[in-house]
Amino acid sequence: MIEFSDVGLRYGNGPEILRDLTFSIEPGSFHFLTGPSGSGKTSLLRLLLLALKPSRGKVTMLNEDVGKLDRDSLLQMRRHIGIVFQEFRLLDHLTTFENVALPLRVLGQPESEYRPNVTELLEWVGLGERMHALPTVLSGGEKQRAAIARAVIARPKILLADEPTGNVDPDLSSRLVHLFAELNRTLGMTIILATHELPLLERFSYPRMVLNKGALTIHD
Ligand SMILES: Nc1ncnc2c1ncn2[C@@H]1O[C@H](COP(=O)(O)OP(=O)(O)OP(=O)(O)O)[C@@H](O)[C@H]1O
Repeated sequence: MIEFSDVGLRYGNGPEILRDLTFSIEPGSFHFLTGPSGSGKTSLLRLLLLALKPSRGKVTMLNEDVGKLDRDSLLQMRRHIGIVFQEFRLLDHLTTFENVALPLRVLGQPESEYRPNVTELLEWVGLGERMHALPTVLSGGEKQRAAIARAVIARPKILLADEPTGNVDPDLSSRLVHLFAELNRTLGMTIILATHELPLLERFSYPRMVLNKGALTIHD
């Protein structure tokens, strides 16, 4: 599903901050991505999101060498990848329903078609009664559940999450990870979730991709 071969990344003329990354990720797997601050977790997620190009090496996603894709094909590929950020990134002037529906509107789906799906997903993440609220009145945990719903409404094959529990209470963190686990288990979504929260890493027995000074090791 995802293959990195001797991938390196540097910003501009700076030093390589990711070095010799060689790994593969199987479809339907769940990995934590962890490592000290500044070790390159966000940069690796940006490579996986196709928001950055590697400085060297080869990235294969969904059987395509992404270095060889033209702009349109990259945009097509990007549609198979969902992302959840630490700071939610919801649009405050849209309701929770409208935020979650946005990816489908962008794809040109009419509201009559997406309304039942968006409603069902919002109920599934526990926001059935909050769907007409603006994000500004939601709690941190509710905002993140809305952001997760928005990331998965168009059924991406790969779901990335960058410290998704960083802005919620610790006791809500594991509930959010359970939500990711359910998406992985029930829909077979391939998930890579970056976190440095030790209690989460200990509580869930998923394999860990560990970055240290730009080098990656995977612990199953
Ligand atoms: N746009 C950029 N331009 C130049 N250097 C950058 C850029 N983004 C990140 N870096 C550098 O790359 C290195 C890795 O940063 P990155 O944000 O990927 O690490 P991280 O593991 O996600 O850190 P944290 O846990 O603190 O968020 C750091 O030294 C950072 O300063």
